[in-house]
Amino acid sequence: MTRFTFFKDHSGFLLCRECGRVTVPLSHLINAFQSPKTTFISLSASVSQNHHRDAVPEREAPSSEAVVNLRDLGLSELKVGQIDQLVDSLLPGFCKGKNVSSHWHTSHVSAQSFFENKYGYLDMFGTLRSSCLYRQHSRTLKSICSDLQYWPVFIQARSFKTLKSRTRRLQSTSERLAETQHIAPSFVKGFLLRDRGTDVESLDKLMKTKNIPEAHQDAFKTGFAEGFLKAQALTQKTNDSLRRTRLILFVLLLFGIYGLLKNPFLSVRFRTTTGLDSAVDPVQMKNVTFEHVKGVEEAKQELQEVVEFLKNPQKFTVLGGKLPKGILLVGPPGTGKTLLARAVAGEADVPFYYASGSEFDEMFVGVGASRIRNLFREAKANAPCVIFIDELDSVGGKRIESPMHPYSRQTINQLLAEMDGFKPNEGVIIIGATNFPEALDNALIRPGRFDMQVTVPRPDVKGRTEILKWYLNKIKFDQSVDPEIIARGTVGFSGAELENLVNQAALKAAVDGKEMVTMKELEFSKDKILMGPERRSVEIDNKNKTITAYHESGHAIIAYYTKDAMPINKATIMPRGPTLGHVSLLPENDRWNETRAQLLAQMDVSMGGRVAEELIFGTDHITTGASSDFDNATKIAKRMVTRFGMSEKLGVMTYSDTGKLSPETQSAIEQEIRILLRDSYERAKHILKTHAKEHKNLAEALLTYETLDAKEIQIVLEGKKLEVR
Ligand SMILES: Nc1ncnc2c1ncn2[C@@H]1O[C@H](COP(=O)(O)OP(=O)(O)OP(=O)(O)O)[C@@H](O)[C@H]1O
Ligand SMILES: [Zn+2]
Repeated sequence: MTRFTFFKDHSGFLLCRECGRVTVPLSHLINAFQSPKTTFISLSASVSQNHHRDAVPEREAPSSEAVVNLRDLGLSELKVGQIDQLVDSLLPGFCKGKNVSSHWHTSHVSAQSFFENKYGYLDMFGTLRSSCLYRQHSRTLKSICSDLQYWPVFIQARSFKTLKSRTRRLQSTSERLAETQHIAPSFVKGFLLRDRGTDVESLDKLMKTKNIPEAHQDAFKTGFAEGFLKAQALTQKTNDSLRRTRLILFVLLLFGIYGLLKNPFLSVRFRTTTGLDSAVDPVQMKNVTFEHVKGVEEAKQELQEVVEFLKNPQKFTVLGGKLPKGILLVGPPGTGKTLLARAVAGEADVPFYYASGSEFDEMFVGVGASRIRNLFREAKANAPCVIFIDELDSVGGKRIESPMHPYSRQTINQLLAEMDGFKPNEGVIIIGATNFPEALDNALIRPGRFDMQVTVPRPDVKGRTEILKWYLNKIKFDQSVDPEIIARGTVGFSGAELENLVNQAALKAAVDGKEMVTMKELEFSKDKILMGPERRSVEIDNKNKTITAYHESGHAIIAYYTKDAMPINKATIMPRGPTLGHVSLLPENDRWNETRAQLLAQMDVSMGGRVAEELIFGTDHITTGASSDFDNATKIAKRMVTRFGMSEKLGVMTYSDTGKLSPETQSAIEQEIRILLRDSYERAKHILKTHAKEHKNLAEALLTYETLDAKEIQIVLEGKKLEVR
């Protein structure tokens, strides 16, 4: 008798134990026997599962298993009798039992056993084997068991499978089969037997609990097997459709990303959210030229040749001249470095790439470096162009791999590599800006990188006047406005601060309901920027107001009657910021140098406040209001002695670190400073005593009018009456 021994591979195919070859899905086989319409006809014809489904739609779980041609599988040669034999040995009593109408087509009962198999396929054929064959047909059992001893066990791990790989998988399964047979038969045996035991128990238990009569147990088992196989087919189908859905979703995702990248508007958003290649979109700077940058003539001149180069790179290549790759703009904040860089691009009419150094400063490895790479790649593709890196110190600073910036070194290296990576005449100019050139990594400022430095200083009085005029022209202002006076009073203001000053004045005029900006608004906003906002709401009692008025006019009188003091601009007793009042002095020009007499005059003016308090109210009523005046005077005196060589006793020598000096020298310095301050105090006292009348008049005028400008102060001091405002 031909003995057919099969076991089931996880894919539902039968493997022939004798030849190790694939035969046919067990489910097909069972279905073929089970379905009245396809019984035996299917042996010679190819059985289409679809056809099959049409035949018994109400019973069949929809299945997508491949069409199996029995001829292809080498089964067409089987005679009907052989098939009977096969089935008989496989499912004894099945053919006979078929006459008994069976309602076990779908097994819902065997959920427990099914679950065991569904999650492992560990020994699913074992379920059939043990329960169907073992109990009822001991003879067949014997023959099967002798084979069982050598059956390998496939401990099935679930993985992602495709239909295509089936054949290959089956092949390799049979290969593995051959291998395992020789390797570990005893292990396999033990394993198998143990497994079989548990399965027998579970199905037995089930049949007992359900009180299945002996006669129906066959049908029960067949139904169980059938139900399981159908469920398996369903699982397979679900897996397939899941795979298909995943594939479709993946393709859709790819299309989506592609679309986002292609759409310029969305791409910006996308980039900013991923943060990987931000700041690679150039801006055309046609509307910004050198005309827009005021008060930095030298810087503009130096950058002019860069503009020429960008306009016509070939011209420079022909002559063999090499232009710097990188230009470093150095200067305090708000002096117009960004504006200058934009103007370079605007003048040459080339794309402008803006990036801020802090954008590259990332906590995550590689992000900063990749942004640099993207920036340079884009720029090179669009040469000639300008790359501007603001706050260069925050990417190219010296602090290497601090815990806060673990990957800064990597970013600097990427920047250096990119700068080295293109030729000087390629047409890409990198402009970096920094407030702290000392903080830059040395590698960045060596030749071939940022090798040209352009200083962008705070504007001088001429520059400030130009900037003020430029921004005044953008608003409505009165003809009486003299930008130069404001410029003189705004020493140390940057371009950005001057722009802000004009803007604040315009806002103030609007709030006050004026049609034009006048000097008053400009002065107001200057004081606001310098000293903070007015504190009109502060209630200051008359006594304090009077003290303040005498204190401030004390300063004003000294300034007015001291030859080398700066001209007075304004005096006020309006509280502003931390001050109760102030006198502002206006240098005729920016002072590049100061004489000894000028320094002494400044000290005297500072002393004026306290001297006035002492003279008018007496030593017991002097106030704390003079502390900043003394700070100022002491600072000047100390510098005269230790830095400017202006003390006869200590000579022309500088004393930088006074803490390290000998005690004698230290006390000598202190002595000299004290003498300077005392002398200054005495001079101030002398002037105030001499001009006591003017002092009183000015204080009273201040009490009346609160604020007096230079002209009004002069009128009061000349003893004339002020026009009622
Ligand atoms: N010299 C100037 N002429 C005209 N406007 C100026 C000048 N300097 C500054 N501004 C104005 O101030 C604004 C800010 O200046 P900008 O951003 O160029 O300064 P920056 O030196 O780059 O400052 P930071 O170092 O803080 O980046 C400019 O947009 C411009 O409106
Ligand atoms: Zn004072």
